[in-house]
Amino acid sequence: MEKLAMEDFAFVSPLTPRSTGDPRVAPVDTVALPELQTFLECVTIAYGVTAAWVAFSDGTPPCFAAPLDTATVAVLTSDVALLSHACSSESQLVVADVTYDPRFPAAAWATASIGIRFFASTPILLEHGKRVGTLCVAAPLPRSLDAAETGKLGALAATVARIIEGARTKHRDDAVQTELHRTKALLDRTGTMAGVGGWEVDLVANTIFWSDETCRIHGVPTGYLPKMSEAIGFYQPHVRPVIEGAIALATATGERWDLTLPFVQKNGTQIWVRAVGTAEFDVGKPVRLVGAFQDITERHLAEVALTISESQFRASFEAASHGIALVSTTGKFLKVNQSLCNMYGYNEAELLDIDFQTLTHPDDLALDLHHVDELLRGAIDTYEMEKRYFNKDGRTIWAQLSVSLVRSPDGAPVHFVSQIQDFTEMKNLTVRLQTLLDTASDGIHILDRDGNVKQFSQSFAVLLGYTAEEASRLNVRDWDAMFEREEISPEICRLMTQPRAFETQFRRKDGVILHVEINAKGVVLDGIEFLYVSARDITERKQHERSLEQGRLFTKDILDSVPSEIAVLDQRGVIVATNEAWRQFALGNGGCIDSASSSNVDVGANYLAVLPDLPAESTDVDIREGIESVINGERPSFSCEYPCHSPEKHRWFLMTVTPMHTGEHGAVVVHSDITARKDAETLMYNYAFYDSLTMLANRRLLQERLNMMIAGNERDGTYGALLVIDLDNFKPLNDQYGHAVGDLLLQEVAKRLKVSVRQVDTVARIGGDEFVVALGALNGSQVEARRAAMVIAEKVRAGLSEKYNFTVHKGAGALPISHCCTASIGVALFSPQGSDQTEIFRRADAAMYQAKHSGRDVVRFSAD
Ligand SMILES: Nc1nc2c(ncn2[C@@H]2O[C@H](COP(=O)(O)OP(=O)(O)OP(=O)(O)O)[C@@H](O)[C@H]2O)c(=O)[nH]1
Repeated sequence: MEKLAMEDFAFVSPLTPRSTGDPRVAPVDTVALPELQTFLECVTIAYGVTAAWVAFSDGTPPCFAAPLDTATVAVLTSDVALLSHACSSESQLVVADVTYDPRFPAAAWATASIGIRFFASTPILLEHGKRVGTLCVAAPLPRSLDAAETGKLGALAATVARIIEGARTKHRDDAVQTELHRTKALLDRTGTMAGVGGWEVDLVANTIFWSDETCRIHGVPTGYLPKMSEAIGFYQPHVRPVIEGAIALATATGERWDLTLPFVQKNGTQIWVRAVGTAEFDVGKPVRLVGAFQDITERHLAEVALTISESQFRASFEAASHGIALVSTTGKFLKVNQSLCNMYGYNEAELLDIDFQTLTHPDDLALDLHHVDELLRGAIDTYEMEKRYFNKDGRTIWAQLSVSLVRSPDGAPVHFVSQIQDFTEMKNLTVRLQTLLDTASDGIHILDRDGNVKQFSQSFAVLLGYTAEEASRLNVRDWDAMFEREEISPEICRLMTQPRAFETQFRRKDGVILHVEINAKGVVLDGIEFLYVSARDITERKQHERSLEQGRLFTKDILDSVPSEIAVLDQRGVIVATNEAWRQFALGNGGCIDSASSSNVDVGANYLAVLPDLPAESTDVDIREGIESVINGERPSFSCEYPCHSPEKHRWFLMTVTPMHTGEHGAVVVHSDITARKDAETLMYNYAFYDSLTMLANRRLLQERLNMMIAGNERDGTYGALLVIDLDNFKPLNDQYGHAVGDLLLQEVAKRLKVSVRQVDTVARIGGDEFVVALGALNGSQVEARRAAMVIAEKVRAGLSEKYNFTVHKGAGALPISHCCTASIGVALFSPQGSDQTEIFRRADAAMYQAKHSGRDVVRFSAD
């Protein structure tokens, strides 16, 4: 028979051990079981016994639950053998008189003060056959039990069993409830702290229980009791089939569900929840659903983000066009992508077997390790450097290395993440570009949008006076001496889209300002805009230009101060420059150059085209031909004098043309006003060849003309004649009115002579009142010539004999004078056979004297 363990009797708690003086027994009261106590009291009355009690457990030590006083208990427990027998017996035990029962020879009860002689016991069995204890009765007198009484004793034991069972059940229920409450409170606290709620669905009662946290997650007050349909309604319509399917599966098969689902709280907020649940079965029938509920919105979103980020990292790691490696803190490759394998020429397994130091160019290793050390010490968070590696073939690879360090949460270095960009090709190109740049004499430099120098020629650094290392760190603001700092960025942007050449100023490192000619244009490299700038130092040229300009201004000042008109012609004869005098001359030519207005002798006009035809009197030289011959270098210079008379002024000019020796062919035309000189020359000429009083030819001119006439006669075979004319009775006029009046008469004589002869004839005054008329080419016949000469001589004589009338102004008055003055005229022919002037004069003089002697006022022909 299976016995209950001591802990099964916890329902009688509190167990109150009663001191018996015998350590072998531990009787307890049944105070905690009033129903049992009452029932046992009823048994003592009904059976007429002194005591009725229940011995619980297996009796080691025996445990009593009975309304017994301490003395009785002490007696009962003093005979352990009987009780042990009773408690171990599986059937009823009836001892009519213990005093005489051979099984209990040493029974102490009977002799005890209270005296127990009768004893009976029967096992107390629970429903399922487990023995819970033994029902015992005892009386002080011997007695027997009949069959009916014995059977009743079993029924009493069954009743006691039910009482005990009830007490046990109640006690267990109470304990379960207490534990449930305690557990629930603990769960609620834990759930709230952990953010996990619990729930339970009683499928039989169709009720739902939600923990506090579950209520909170749903957004309803704690203690809220939802209906089934309401609970499902918290899920969005498209999600409901999922949870409903999970429940259906769980209730059908017992399969647990664990789902992450979108969820809508009471206030409409959308969250993500983790719903875990399972079904409980009773005799194969689902009776309950229990589970947990958790708001995992943050974690879910983080997981989603992490998933995306991890997938992105994996994708970018593998698909990256540049090399990526995870490198241990000692330099060993831990993970490498395909691009890195391609770059180094090793396969993944080979790379994972070596470290980066092995592949690093020895010249770059120290710097790299220095950075690594800084990273590990935490002095820097990341570093970048340009470095060289060797690939498997031993070829040098130029790469841009970028390294960061991954640390564990406690800060310990875990591994490096290295990104390696192969720019060997670009480096080679750069080297070639640099070589090209360095051969450029101009300062070539390439700027980024911020004006930082990205590439430059050696000449650029030299131009600015910086070392190459210094130049590589320059910004355009460091050397520009033209723009305001804030103007530079907009200017760079403009130049990137609108290439331009312009002059600006640079400041050298030593502060010296350079004049620079810039040629700038935008270039796009790898999708990034740069500004390509070519800078040419034009400081010297500028200084030269300034000198030239000063020289030009100086020359201009000089030329403008020169009174001569100066113009510069180009190869075609176009006027390219003039001085101030020329411009004034052009403005005020006043009809001198009739066909040339001021505009067409100004700069831009072709001087050869607008050059006027000069008067025939001035020169027989072809001026255009003269100028062209100088321009063409056919003659060293050309000059001519020409009159340029305006209505107001009689003017003469000297044109001098000299070649231009600079640049292309050309000429400098200088006009000088030579009127004064010309006038002086005329005066001198007149003095030399003319009679100043009458402006008739003097003797010298007469002789020249006469020579020409004689030559002409010889050439033509004609005769000429010379008339010598001496006034008669002139002296009295002088004597009476003075020489001035005499002069008037002489001038009047000159006029009368001039009108008496042809233009080709010459009238001369060769003495005080002595005149000569030379008549050329009279006739080929001597006779005819003689007659013609005589006619003319007569005409002259008659003209001169006319009365001379003058008005002489003297003081305020005017004196009319009338004077009669005739002329004696001697005529001599000169033949085409050759004549001697002296001879001609001699003969004409002789004839004139004959006229004088003949009484004057007559004409006498030379007899020779
Ligand atoms: N007014 C003036 N008188 C002059 C000039 N030259 C000479 N005579 C004068 O001319 C005069 C010439 O003298 P004559 O020929 O003897 O005078 P005449 O009265 O004509 O005498 P006959 O010839 O004999 O008739 C002199 O009295 C000179 O002084 C001159 O330029 N002007």
